[in-house]
Amino acid sequence: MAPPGISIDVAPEDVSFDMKRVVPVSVVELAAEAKHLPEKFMKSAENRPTVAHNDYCKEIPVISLKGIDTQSGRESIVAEVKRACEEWGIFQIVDHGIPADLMKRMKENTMAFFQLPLEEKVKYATKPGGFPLGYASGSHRADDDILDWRELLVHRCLPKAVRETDYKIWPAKPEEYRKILVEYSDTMNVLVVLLFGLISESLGLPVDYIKNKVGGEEAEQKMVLNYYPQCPQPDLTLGLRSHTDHGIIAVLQQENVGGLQAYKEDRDKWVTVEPIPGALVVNLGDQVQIMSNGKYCSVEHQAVVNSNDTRLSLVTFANPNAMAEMGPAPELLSETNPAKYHSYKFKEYLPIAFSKKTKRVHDALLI
Ligand SMILES: O=C(O)CCC(=O)C(=O)O
Ligand SMILES: [Fe+2]
Repeated sequence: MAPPGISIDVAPEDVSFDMKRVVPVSVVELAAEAKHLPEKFMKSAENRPTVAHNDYCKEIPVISLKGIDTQSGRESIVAEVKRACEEWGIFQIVDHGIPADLMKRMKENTMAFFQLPLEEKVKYATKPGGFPLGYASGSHRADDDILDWRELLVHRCLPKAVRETDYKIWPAKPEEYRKILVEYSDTMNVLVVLLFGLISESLGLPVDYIKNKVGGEEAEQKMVLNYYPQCPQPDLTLGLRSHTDHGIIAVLQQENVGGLQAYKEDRDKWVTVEPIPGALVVNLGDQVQIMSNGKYCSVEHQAVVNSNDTRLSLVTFANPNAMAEMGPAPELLSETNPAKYHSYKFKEYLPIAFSKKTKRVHDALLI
């Protein structure tokens, strides 16, 4: 998606902007000094974290992709994916083929970026007024009243032509950062396409259905790297407020410090997504909900923070190309299952979704 209002062809050293608007505060610096949570981060009572129900966390499915190359192995994995999508909209995967060393190097480089002095980080600060691209702290929105306890980086990694344009505005420090991000992006994309296939098949659609629908090689991949410093009063704020992801899926590396919570609607409970070493978390986004005509639901989730540990989450967002035609898959519709949602171009989704003040953004597309 070409974010409106963002000029992407500026070298970092040429960037001039009102830093106070896009980086109202450095959460990392606050974490080092503040004994109390600054007021700007205090969530209203109904938006504060509630106790997550850890008795349920063992129920979030953990799916091994081992044996996917055999027909019977694939069939049983597809069945597990189907159940996970129907019941949770979120699951973890192991034996996924992403090298542990690559995950570790990506994590170390991200960590090293956020620990750089603020003067260095703001060279890559996102500009106000458009979709975030680059570094932000507390919020990426200039008009946000209440901030989240996180710093973040957002990069457009695919399609390749967009990556090539953006490459020069990616952080030049740490030295390996750009190189690793390219490797991580390409490697994650192989997994994303595999997951597209499993989800397509779990809906009874051809294996290439989602891949083709989102534009094949022209599909969008965004990387969002979240850094949540330890927080003096974690009960009063969130690292990232409750939301659903807007694309197809998000594949998230959270490593050893937990904080991700998923909302289980039928039980009205927040459930911790337990960190499992080496595992990746898969979230269903709004486009899957709409494509499946509501058979699957995008998962509402949030990130809580804690007073002891800094936490990282590295999220690969797999989205359709801006021009992709989205909507309920006609193959799934029938007289008894008529379309519940309108069809649209993906670039129109967020403007429509946010223009109507529905409780869940995808409800804005309901017929
Ligand atoms: O940090 C996390 O675990 C959640 C991140 C997330 O949901 C997002 O970046 O959209
Ligand atoms: Fe998310």
